[in-house]
Amino acid sequence: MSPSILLERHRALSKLLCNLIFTRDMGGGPRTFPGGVNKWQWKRMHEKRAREKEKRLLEQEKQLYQARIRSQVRAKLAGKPDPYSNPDPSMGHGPMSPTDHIKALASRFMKEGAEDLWNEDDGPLKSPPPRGTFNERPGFVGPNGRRGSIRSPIDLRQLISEGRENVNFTNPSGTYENRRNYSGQSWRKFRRNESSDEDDYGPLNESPKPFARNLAGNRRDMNSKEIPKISGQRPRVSKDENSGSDFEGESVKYFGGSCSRWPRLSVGGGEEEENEGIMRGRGRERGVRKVGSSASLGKYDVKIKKRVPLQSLEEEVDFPLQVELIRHQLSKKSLVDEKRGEESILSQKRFDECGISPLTVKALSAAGYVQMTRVQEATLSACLEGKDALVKAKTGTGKSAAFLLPAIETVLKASSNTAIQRVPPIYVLILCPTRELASQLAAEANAMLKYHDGVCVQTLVGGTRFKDDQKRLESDPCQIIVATPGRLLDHIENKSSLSLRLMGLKMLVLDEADHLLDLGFRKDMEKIVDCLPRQRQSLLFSATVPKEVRRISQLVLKREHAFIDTVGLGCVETPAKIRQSCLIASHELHFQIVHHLLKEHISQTPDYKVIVFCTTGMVTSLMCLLLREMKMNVRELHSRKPQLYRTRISDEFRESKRLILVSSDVSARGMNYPDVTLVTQIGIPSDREQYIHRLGRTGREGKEGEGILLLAPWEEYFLDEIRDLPLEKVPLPHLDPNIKLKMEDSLAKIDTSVKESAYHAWLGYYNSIREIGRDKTTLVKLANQFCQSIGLQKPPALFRKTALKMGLKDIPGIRIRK
Ligand SMILES: Nc1ncnc2c1ncn2[C@@H]1O[C@H](COP(=O)(O)OP(=O)(O)OP(=O)(O)O)[C@@H](O)[C@H]1O
Repeated sequence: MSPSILLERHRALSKLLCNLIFTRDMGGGPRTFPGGVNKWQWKRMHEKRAREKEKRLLEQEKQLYQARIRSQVRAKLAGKPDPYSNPDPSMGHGPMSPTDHIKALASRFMKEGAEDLWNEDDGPLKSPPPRGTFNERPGFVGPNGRRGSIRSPIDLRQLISEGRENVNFTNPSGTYENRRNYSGQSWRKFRRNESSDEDDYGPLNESPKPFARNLAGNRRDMNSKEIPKISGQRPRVSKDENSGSDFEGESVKYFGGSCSRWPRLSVGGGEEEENEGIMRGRGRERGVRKVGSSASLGKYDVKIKKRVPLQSLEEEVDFPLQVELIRHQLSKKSLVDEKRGEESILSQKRFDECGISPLTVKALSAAGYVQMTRVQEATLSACLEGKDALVKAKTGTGKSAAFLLPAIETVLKASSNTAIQRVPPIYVLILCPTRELASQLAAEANAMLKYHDGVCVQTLVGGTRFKDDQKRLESDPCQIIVATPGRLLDHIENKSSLSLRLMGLKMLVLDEADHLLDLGFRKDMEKIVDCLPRQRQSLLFSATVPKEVRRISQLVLKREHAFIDTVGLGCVETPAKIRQSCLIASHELHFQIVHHLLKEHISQTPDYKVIVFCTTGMVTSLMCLLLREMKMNVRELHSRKPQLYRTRISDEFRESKRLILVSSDVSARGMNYPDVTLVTQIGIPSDREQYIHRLGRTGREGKEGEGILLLAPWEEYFLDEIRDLPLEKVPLPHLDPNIKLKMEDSLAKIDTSVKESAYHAWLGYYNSIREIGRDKTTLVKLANQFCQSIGLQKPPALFRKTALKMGLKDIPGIRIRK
């Protein structure tokens, strides 16, 4: 789809969204909104969000387009035939024609497991029944008091409670497969719910595959807790397999048979808007119908059969209420499922059964790994077959080994196929967002390579001397590189010998893939990917895979990749054994509360190990100094510290007990510090994903853990973003007045420059989060509250240039340096 159509569609949507909000407000809706904003601020916030989303989508499209053009130019320079006029499908990762590109996107949307890419109002695929058509069910009285029964929509709750019990998932050979095992009764019920008009609902005269699959994709089974979905491999199902219907038709019909049975009711383009809609009954707005999702894809996203106009359904059923009820039931059920079955992250399968090198198995045993974890079992066969994959699995479930093992196999295979070279090619490149994580992954890979002579791993990360990297690469040639994007790009752009060695690359892995494909890293990632051979395997791993990332993942992945989701759509994304709570208190109480929580935790947990996450490096520094003044055993870790120090502290924390690590987000993702007992997050995390990753530093490997989120009252809106997580709001503890005095004394001892830097950093951080929905004046007022809470009399001045950059120059309350 061309960017202009996309733009237009989003404009229309945002306008519609704003109108709806406005209309509802005029109709006597609530006067206050989350975060205490009034309706005008709320409306403005939504307009802004819609605009930003529009911009983001356009940017993504643009980048994809540019990537295509670059590939075309490269192909031309290399004297190859024009890839656009004659794309070679066998190339897989090669340049695509615009049509193929859109087709690829469309197929992603239509596949099983793509349900999360759809919007709430992608209602059932069904021609609308003629108004007032009643079926034969006697005694039915519609909500409007009408007798008879209008052709009823599916009873979704019934599907959840009955349909699921009749779907078995077994795993006889390491690959998960849905065994369709419908009992006659429930299948009849299912059919009854479809009403007699099967045509309207898709493939009812076929086997009930789509339904079973959809359940598999959405929820856990009773017996097997984490059911992975390997959606990329599923054959598309058409209503009539023999009809030879074209690609688009097949996909659409498949959706009609499964996912579309979930009524979706929002008018907003994005997830947040959808949620808002349901919360406030906006789904009941009249006359709103959208055919196709906001991420529509030209004609490939046009449903062959029109969806039921919401109007006709809503008259009979209170859909928002139903959806809320279903969501509630699902979250309750998945919680129960998780509690019952997630005691262990391990599966039944052993490493010696999965076809990896015996020497690796030996090293794994030496490290104490005998059985695979569920994610390892679910992914290993696909990865060993050489498929591209996008893998989502909860934090602390063994994703690292899940990609390191195939990586090692790739090197072994490639090495055995080529003659021994003094400087071998880089066969595997692993990218991750932080230096500490790179070291951790390299260490884990080294442990697995213990008995493989001649296979080496090296790290390339910032904070070390570039020349040292080069020397190391020459003196100790390796086949696997673990790198952060910035430093790798330095090597590539400096045309070091590494670029040449990367030409032999067989496998690319992105750990914390969603973060690496986020805007912060996107440009670097694009440049890197552009320099890698197209004939390679790519694996993307993360505990969180938001919609945008799934869309953009094809910058790296082949079209026919597998999406393996061991969490399951609609299931809680955080480990079941982490107790999560939230406290709301004004800024001036935050330090006292943190101190109180830590003291309490220490008194109850002899072998405590705590991470306190702060919003920025400078705030981290201030928090650490203050806690140290309060005689607590703390260490600090953030990007403003030199790399040697960071490595030392990270290693120390990994080995130790009875220690508190005050950290910025450098420790948020991937870091495997064993047995962390408590994670505290002060202030809002940058987004929902970051909350999940930070929290995931505790409760790893299926162990117990605790997470506390401390927010100021105006930050409470963030709870809405994580409202599907089992977070309990708890009352404020009783604070000791003596501690308050001690705290003030301690604060007074801290250097003013540290506090000033903390204020600046705080302002920069919140100014960069769009979702806070505060105008600049309010933001500055809030910053000044924070300023007082850290013991500064007046807000420190900003450089004029900084204030300008931040858009704060003429805002009342901002002081400019003379
Ligand atoms: N097969 C296994 N048997 C026993 N322990 C394992 C196995 N695989 C991984 N582990 C352990 O599980 C822990 C978590 O692993 P890992 O760090 O790979 O998790 P992750 O899923 O990558 O987490 P995150 O999402 O935070 O990055 C580690 O301590 C690791 O040693």
